[in-house]
Amino acid sequence: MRAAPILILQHPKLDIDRRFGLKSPAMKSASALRRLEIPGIAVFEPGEGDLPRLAVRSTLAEAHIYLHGAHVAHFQPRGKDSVLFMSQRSLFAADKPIRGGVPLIFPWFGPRANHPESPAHGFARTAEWQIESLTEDGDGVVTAAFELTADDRTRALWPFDFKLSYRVAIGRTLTLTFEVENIGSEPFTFEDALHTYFTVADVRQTATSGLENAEYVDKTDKLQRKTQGPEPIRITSETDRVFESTRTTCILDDPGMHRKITVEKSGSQTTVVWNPWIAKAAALADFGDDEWPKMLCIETCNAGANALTLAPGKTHSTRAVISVS
Ligand SMILES: O=P(O)(O)OC[C@H]1O[C@@H](O)[C@H](O)[C@@H](O)[C@@H]1O
Repeated sequence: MRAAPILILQHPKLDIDRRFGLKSPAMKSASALRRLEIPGIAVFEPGEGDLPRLAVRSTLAEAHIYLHGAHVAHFQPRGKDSVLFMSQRSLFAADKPIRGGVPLIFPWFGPRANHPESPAHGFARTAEWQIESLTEDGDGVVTAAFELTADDRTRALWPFDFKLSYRVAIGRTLTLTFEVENIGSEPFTFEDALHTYFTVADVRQTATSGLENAEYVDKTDKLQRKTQGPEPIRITSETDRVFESTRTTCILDDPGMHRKITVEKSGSQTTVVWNPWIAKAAALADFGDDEWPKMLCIETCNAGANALTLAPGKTHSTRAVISVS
């Protein structure tokens, strides 16, 4: 049974002001978080590693979202199986990414060109985001809105002024809307990704359609450009494909779980399909050696040749809508 929110927020590790030394001075206090709650439906609680997370339990679905990275770590429509894969070996620490769920990637994708010292996949996934609002609409869809703005720590890594807004709408479907606004005085170029990890029964039995005949950069084979065949993608070895200039919907057919996961998107020109397979899984410290058959990433991105340049005052929106049938 879930403890009452007031007790949860008295948990010593949820004393957010004291705990997150690195965090933005604007980080909300525990009492400010409590004022945002929708009692019985959307409350804050200590999550794994005692990192604070929002727990949503509505008539439509359950979800967990960590303030760390604004990271969606769980989504399960009522009466259905859990949709997102989470590694049993994931770290939950203030300076480390979470392995699984939906890492939010910004402002570069993968290793940063010419900056080997920079963290892979940017800094948004390890930043402490602020939650701005929690609302429930007449249909029971709960929306959490998060924000992250440039500060000294982000400027030390990437010298631009930005405002990021992330809205997570939890209903029968999961709708992720990521907005980047240039609030500085010069243009900047960025990459982004909604790096969704999906749970599957056995990745070798899945078929992913929507990218037939598309070109991709093969990150497992010296970045060679290749063309996908006319059939859905079958995973038969390490797979790390960057499909540039594609806006299509992908459907992950998982006969083992008797379901199809659909990823519909807008504002995204790149789709990445990733499974580490045996050797890469063994090499990843925060991923179980035997977990690779249980997941597939289908990522909604703007990356590589599709990096975006935003003029001052402009906003870009990347959206993924995830549904299960
Ligand atoms: O281990 P990380 O930094 O979370 O990255 C996981 C994978 O993320 C994918 O998006 C990349 O295409 C892969 O190359 C990468 O290995």
